[in-house]
Amino acid sequence: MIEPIFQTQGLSLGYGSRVAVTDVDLSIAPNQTTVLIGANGSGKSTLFKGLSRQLTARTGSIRFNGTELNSLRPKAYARQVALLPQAPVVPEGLTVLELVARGRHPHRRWWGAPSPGDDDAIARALSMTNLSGLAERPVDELSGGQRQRAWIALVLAQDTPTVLLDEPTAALDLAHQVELLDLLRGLRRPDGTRTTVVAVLHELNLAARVADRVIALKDGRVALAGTPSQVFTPEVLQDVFDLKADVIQDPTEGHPVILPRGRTESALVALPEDPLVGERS
Ligand SMILES: Nc1ncnc2c1ncn2[C@@H]1O[C@H](COP(=O)(O)OP(=O)(O)OP(=O)(O)O)[C@@H](O)[C@H]1O
Repeated sequence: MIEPIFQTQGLSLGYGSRVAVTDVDLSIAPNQTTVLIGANGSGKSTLFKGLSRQLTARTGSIRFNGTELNSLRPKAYARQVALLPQAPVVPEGLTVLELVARGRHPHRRWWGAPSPGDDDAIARALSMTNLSGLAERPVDELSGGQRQRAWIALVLAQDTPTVLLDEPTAALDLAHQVELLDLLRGLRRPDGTRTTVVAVLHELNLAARVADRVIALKDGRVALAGTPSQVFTPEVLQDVFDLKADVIQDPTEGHPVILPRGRTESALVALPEDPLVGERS
């Protein structure tokens, strides 16, 4: 049996008195692309914070490669797993090159000296994200999409067997979204095995196109985990997103394609009234 990269059991996570993830049992397989989906506030980023050690488990456990997550040293973990957080903030004035070079910190020696592979890894990451020509530009002077690609370059420069990406396609145009997801799916380790990719995506049709496995969260719990064809059905979309949708099969590639038709009636009842309705009439 293949050892999961991540395995959680009875996992609960939260903030202060708020519990945001409850009783989650899940396994994430190595060398695959796993996509987390779910409505806003369903707990996706919170689960990522647990997997990346920013939040500790309230109950239950998280194992990484069979080892209790908290028993791993931070630097050793950072050589195994790179994280792209949601909406990261760039320190003022930092150039693209300086930002991407931060991805190499886990590989540096304890006194901070560069490691032999740094230059190559940085150049490769800049090239893969089409940023070589912008390396000297301050990140805060880039467009939103270019900035997002700079963060992705940082993750790639870290050169880890596993990457966690919270909404990596945010701010990217459709062509760059497709290009990035294809790039991530095609990442290979030196031994030829696929990089393990775990990503939060809101674009369900892109998720259906790239995911080997989809995990759907609802109200901080796993509603369903399975292949795109198992998860992207009208019934599951209605349950997880309160969305009426038809699902057809992509005629070329065979994956599901979601055709949204509108919110379900129960969701519409729950929506707040539009405060401008009276003023417009
Ligand atoms: N720092 C925080 N302090 C308190 N509550 C938080 C914090 N971050 C998130 N929450 C709450 O935890 C719950 C889950 O939030 P989370 O960010 O994990 O959702 P999400 O599925 O990633 O949402 P989105 O799709 O909008 O990014 C929400 O109810 C949210 O309000």
